[in-house]
Amino acid sequence: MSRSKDRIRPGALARTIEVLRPHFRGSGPLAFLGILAVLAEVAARLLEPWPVSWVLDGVIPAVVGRPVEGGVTRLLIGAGVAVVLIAALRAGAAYLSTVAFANVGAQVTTRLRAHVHQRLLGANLSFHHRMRSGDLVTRVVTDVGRVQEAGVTAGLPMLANLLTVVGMIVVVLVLDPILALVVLCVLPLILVSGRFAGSKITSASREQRKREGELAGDAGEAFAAVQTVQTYELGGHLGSRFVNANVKGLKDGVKAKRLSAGLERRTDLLVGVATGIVLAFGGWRVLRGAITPGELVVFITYLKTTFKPLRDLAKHTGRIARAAASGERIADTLAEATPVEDRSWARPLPPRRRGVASGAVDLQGVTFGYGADPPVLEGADLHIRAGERVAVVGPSGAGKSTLFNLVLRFCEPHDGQIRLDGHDVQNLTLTSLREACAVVLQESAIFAGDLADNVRLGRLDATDDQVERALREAALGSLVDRSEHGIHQQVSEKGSTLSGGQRQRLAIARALLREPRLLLLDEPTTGLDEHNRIEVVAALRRLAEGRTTILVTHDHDLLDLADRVVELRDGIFVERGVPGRDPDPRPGARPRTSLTTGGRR
Ligand SMILES: Nc1ncnc2c1ncn2[C@@H]1O[C@H](COP(=O)(O)OP(=O)(O)OP(=O)(O)O)[C@@H](O)[C@H]1O
Repeated sequence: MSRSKDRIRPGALARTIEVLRPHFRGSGPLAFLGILAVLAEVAARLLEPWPVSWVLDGVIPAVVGRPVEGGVTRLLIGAGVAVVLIAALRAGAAYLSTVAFANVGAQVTTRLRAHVHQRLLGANLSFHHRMRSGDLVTRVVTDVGRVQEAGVTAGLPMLANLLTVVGMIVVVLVLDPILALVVLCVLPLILVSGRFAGSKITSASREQRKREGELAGDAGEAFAAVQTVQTYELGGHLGSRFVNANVKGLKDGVKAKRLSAGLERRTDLLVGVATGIVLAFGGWRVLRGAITPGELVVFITYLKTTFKPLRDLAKHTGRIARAAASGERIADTLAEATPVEDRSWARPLPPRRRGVASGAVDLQGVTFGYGADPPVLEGADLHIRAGERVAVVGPSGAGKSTLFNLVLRFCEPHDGQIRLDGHDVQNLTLTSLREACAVVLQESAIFAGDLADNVRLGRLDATDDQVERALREAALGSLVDRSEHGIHQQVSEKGSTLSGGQRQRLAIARALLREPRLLLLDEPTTGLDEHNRIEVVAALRRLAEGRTTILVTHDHDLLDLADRVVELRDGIFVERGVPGRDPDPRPGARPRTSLTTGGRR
């Protein structure tokens, strides 16, 4: 997603609006009310100078020659009342439009943020492997917030300002077309300057946002690995890298602000030129009787009021341009974070039959590789019967974890078929496929919250009793009993207050609760000390009892749990025999039986 720094991409605002558009649904009546209020405010702005004009044109003749009459007094009182009424209309309408649009902004942003968050959670894994989580967090939180802020604080005033400018142009054209045309000559200059600067501000803001995303990525990585950072004394090194990136981001931020300030001051200058022209040329038109002095005052007030929105337009252009850069990042995220979707003909996995073993896995001629890399699996065959426990061994990088990714459809084979209980996984709904499986990985994901909530991630509708039973079955009874809060005791983020073995057993409890038909274990005992390892192996033994299990491990005690061992090597599976019975089921030993029908040799 790297982009040239100075390239101006005109579509940023259009893409932002396109991203926001679907989320306006449901806020229509409120937005309509807001627009009505804006129109009322614009009408009040247009009416504002007229009482002054009435007073001037009514009073000047009286001052010049004739004594003050009752008519003039009534005019003065009427003008005073009109000023108050117009001010009240303007204040009421402005309040209403601000509140209405603030609500619309909040509703739209909430929907957009939820949509982006959901999309990211469901995005294909290759997207997540490419992106940094810190950067994604800034997109969901800060970029969406910036679009909202600009929409409410700049988009709404800009709409009111544009409508006011149009209304005033119509009125001054009626009052004195010649004078109006002189003033209108300045308008295009202001608009051209605004458009030109707007593109540059978007470009600088885009860079700034990109750097902020990188900063968040760096900081997120460093905080996540704080123990390593401190062990290796990397604080100073990472700190100076962070400062450098921070300074670059700030420079882009200052550039965007400088461009905004330049645009505002250029607009000021052009407004001054236009006012000078009107004062001189308009006075001459009054002397020639083309307009009254009151109309000249209306003209000059309008000019001031017309150009005030234009000056604000310059200020808001900067904000909107910065928001457009954020909107563009959101649009990029939505475009790239494509979900793995169900086929149109996908069906849920049929329920298991009572008392009949399930979870049979069949790989037939499966070929798969990442991107343009050489295939990891090439024409691989593997047949696992329902209820069978199979250990998969092989050298590092052979593709053992990739096998799990294929079964769970995080990636799709280029060739061949994978079946679960006889159903091609490509034809199953993702939800039903993944509901049928449970995984225990080398590093288990633990979330900040309570123990029960963490276990319940295995089955959201599980009762407290079921959760506690699963915890005890996973040998976490002593953990439950050590706190007066039992299963509701707090667990810190990433489970850092638990031992490695407790974290793994918590994941096992989660898997137990799920009652999966297929269990996938990926090096679940790696990195544990002997005591923890023995406890985890015992808990896994209970979990895998009578359940179809694919087990990736180098742990000899865990290998014993398997009914047979296959080795993944050079893209194919090779039978290695039965642990404890066959003489040499270790990886790398000569194959007893080949299960392959093809592949690299
Ligand atoms: N997301 C990815 N993008 C590109 N290549 C990948 C990706 N994931 C894995 N690979 C590559 O695919 C190959 C198989 O990786 P995999 O993680 O499946 O191996 P493994 O057998 O589980 O290794 P280990 O025993 O070390 O965990 C490796 O060469 C790896 O570099």
